[in-house]
Amino acid sequence: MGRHCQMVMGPAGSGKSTYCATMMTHCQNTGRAVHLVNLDPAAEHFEYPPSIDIRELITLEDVMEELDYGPNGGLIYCMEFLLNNIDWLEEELGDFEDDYLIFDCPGQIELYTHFPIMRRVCETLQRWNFMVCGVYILDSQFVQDTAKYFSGVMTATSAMINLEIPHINVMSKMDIVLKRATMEELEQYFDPDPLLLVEDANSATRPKFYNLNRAIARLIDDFSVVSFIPLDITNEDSIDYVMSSIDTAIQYGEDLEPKEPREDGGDGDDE
Ligand SMILES: Nc1nc2c(ncn2[C@@H]2O[C@H](COP(=O)(O)OP(=O)(O)OP(=O)(O)O)[C@@H](O)[C@H]2O)c(=O)[nH]1
Ligand SMILES: [Mg+2]
Repeated sequence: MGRHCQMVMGPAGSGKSTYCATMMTHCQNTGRAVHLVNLDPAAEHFEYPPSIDIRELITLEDVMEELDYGPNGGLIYCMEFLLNNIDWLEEELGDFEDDYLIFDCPGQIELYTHFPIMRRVCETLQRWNFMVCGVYILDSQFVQDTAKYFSGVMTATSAMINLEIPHINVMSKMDIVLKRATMEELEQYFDPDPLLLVEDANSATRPKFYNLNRAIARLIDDFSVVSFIPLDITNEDSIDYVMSSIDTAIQYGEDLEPKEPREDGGDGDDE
């Protein structure tokens, strides 16, 4: 059967690791064999111990200490080191041939938008027959400030265009914003109509930025590829909805049915 994974990306603190832990619990509760892969060389704490961990290959701390790099340059060094030693990942992944994998990634968005690093990781996974779904996490607290929200939409778009893989955007931490706003009020941010939202942006900026706000809104509107699925981790239906959207994006489950034992005793795999 095909191999499937989620590549969980997004800005620092947007909720990637919390999302991964939530999905791990969900998979375990629904009987899906799942493993966490940590690709963050600076990670410190995990709710679920990762089955594969880049820190066994390289850690940011060592790079900063031994090569005298700062945290951002050090992270790029670590990720390039991973690419140059990609056999390590291939070998580690070999232990989980048929399992569902969730990759927790670092929060430096330049990895997805400026550098080809994550793109090359994804291409390599695809070469190894993985169906990869990009999951871009944006903090729902961004909706309180339209300018911030626009920048979040543009980074999500940029990641999506750069990676060229099936992709969904998730708006995290809905439990927090739902204390202050209703789902109906927030809906305009899930499937954004930037030309409407520009009014909000104008009211928060000085007149000299109006033209810029409008130009950015038009750009987002022209691409019109970004929508967000809200995720409230306290609501099982919400978690389930995100999971099924990802399953649809990478056709997970469609190849599960033929997995019945064959008469010749084979397991249905070609290899
Ligand atoms: N209430 C609430 N808090 C959340 C949620 N998701 C994340 N948080 C909190 O937000 C903070 C950051 O969450 P993380 O999951 O560590 O975010 P991250 O994107 O992995 O962060 P980095 O790895 O540092 O980039 C933590 O304090 C979490 O407890 C959520 O859905 N609801
Ligand atoms: Mg994290």
